[in-house]
Formats: sequence, C-alpha cells, structure tokens
Amino acid sequence: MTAQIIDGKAFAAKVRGKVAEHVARLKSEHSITPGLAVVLVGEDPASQVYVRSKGKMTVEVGMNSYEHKLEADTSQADLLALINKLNADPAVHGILVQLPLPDHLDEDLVINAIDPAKDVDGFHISNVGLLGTGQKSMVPCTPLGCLMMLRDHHGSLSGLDAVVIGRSNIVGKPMAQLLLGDSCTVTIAHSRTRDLPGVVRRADIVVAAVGRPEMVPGDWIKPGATVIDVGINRIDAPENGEGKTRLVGDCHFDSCAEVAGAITPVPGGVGPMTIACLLANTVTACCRANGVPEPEGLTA
Ligand SMILES: Nc1nc(=O)c2c([nH]1)NC[C@@H]1CN(c3ccc(C(=O)N[C@@H](CCC(=O)O)C(=O)O)cc3)C=[N+]21
Repeated sequence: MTAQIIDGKAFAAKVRGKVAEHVARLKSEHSITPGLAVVLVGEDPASQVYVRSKGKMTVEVGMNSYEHKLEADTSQADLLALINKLNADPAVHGILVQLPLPDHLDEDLVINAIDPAKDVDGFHISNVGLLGTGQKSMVPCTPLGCLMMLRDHHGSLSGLDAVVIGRSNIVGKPMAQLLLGDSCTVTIAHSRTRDLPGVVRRADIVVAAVGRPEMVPGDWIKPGATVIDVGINRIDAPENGEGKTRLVGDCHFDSCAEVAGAITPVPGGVGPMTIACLLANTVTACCRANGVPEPEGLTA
C-alpha cells in the first residue's frame, strides 16, 4: 500500500483563505482589524525566520502585525512590562511570545502573564484547564492544525485508537485532549513507554511529536493507519553536497508511507497548518473580544 499524502501546505492555504474572509467581514461590517503581536527575545536565526514568515502571513490575510524584538539579555521585569502593555492595548487581539525563551527568563511566569483571552498559543494555565474540561478556550495551534487535518481525512474520529508519541505541554498533552474530545481512545506514549513499537502498532491514528529525526519506522505502523508527523528536524544531508542540511520529521517517511493509509510530509505538513491556526486563533480571539460571532470550522 502507498499512503495518501495529506497536503498541509494546500490545507493551510485554504484555512488562511477562510481567515482572510472573516478579516474582511470584521473590517467592512464592524470596522475592526484583528491584530497579532509577536514577541521575540534574542537573535536565534531559526526563530527570526519563523517570526518573519508569521508576520508576512498575518499581513497577507489583512490583519495588523506587531513585532517586538527584544535583546537576548532583556530582564524578566521588562518582558512582563511589555506583556502588560500588550494586554491593555485594544488593537492587539493575540499575543505570541516565541519559545523557547533564554534561560534567565521564567517561561511559565511569562506565559501566564498573558491575558488568557489574547493567548493565541493556548499555553496559559487557564486555557489548558478550559481545554481539559471541554470548555471554550484558545487551542494550541499545532494540535489544532493536526485535528483539522484528521477530521478532514476521517470525517468522524469517534472510537478510533489514537497514539500520541510525546508528552509536551505544547503538542502532546493538548493533542491528546483534542483527540479525547473527538471520542478517540487515546494513549500518550513517551520515552519511558514499554514496548513503544507494540503500542504504536495498535493505533489507527499516530501523532509523532518527540523531536527525534525519523525515529518511527514503517514497521511500527498498522496498515492503513493515519500518520501525523509533527517533528521538524534539520539533519545533515551530505548527499546534497558538502555542508548541506535537510528537514525530516519524527517518522521515517518512505517506510511509513508504504504502510500507512495517509501521512503528512515534512516539510509541507503540520508546519504550515500551525501558522494558519495561529491566524485563525487571532480572528477567533478578536471576534470574542468584540462580541461578534466567531468563524465556524476554525476552532476545535
Ligand atoms: N510560542 C510559540 N509558538 C509556536 O507555535 C512556536 C514557537 N513558539 N516557537 C517555535 C516553534 C516552531 N514553529 C513552527 C511553525 C511552523 C513551521 C513551518 O511552517 N515549517 C515549514 C518548513 C519551514 C522551513 O523550510 O524551514 C514546514 O514544515 O513545511 C515551523 C516551525 C512554531 N513554534
């Protein structure tokens, strides 16, 4: 069998199209322009590239983009002061603080200082608790993007066996909550899981989010299963020339694609959906802040 490739890039373009429609409606009918503030501390080159691409897409869908670049040695007090300012700014509907932060800054404290209503990453403890109890919340972008692709592919996820590999607060745990919310039987596997291959082989849905290049081989995959590869790992690619690198996922693509029913590629899978969902969350936050009906199909 050869898997259907789930085209995250094309899917993300559709989501951004829907976001753009809602932005246009907010502007014409309510004179509101959604705004997203992105805060980057330090000069990590990969983060800079990523923040630039978010800013570009934010503007492309018609929203306002506010970028705040702070020195790597910015104090916690200064960062918290900026967050307070953004919390109080009515033109800012979404706030994203790019992670990871430099070691001298307390990530939990900083994230929990964001107004939960503007927490478009869905990382604030209040949003985590709302999601875990099935209440309306801001949903983390990467798991939301994965859920949208899974719903699109399967229709209903009810009763399916889902295995999430990875237990991070950013992906693994919220992904498990979303799958549970759609009535999957959910297993969260991690580095201490006994017989990981055996656990993964039971799954109708495999979400790999560990950050270890190509760690899931095709012979762990149940024939016909859906594989969502969240990993984005840059590895050396001497076959492409000296000093060259390439991106790979947490799954070994070629062997998994031989067995799976459907699979997301890296790049062009989950990554673009993450950014599209960030924009979707910003529109959702803007609608909620203004008491305007929020878009359908862009939240969990
Ligand atoms: N507060 C916070 N929220 C985040 O959502 C967040 C973060 N911090 N810190 C960094 C990570 C990383 N991340 C990516 C999103 C999209 C791509 C993406 O679109 N990747 C392309 C490839 C990009 C390339 O070619 O390098 C793809 O997979 O096709 C990558 C990485 C969001 N993050």
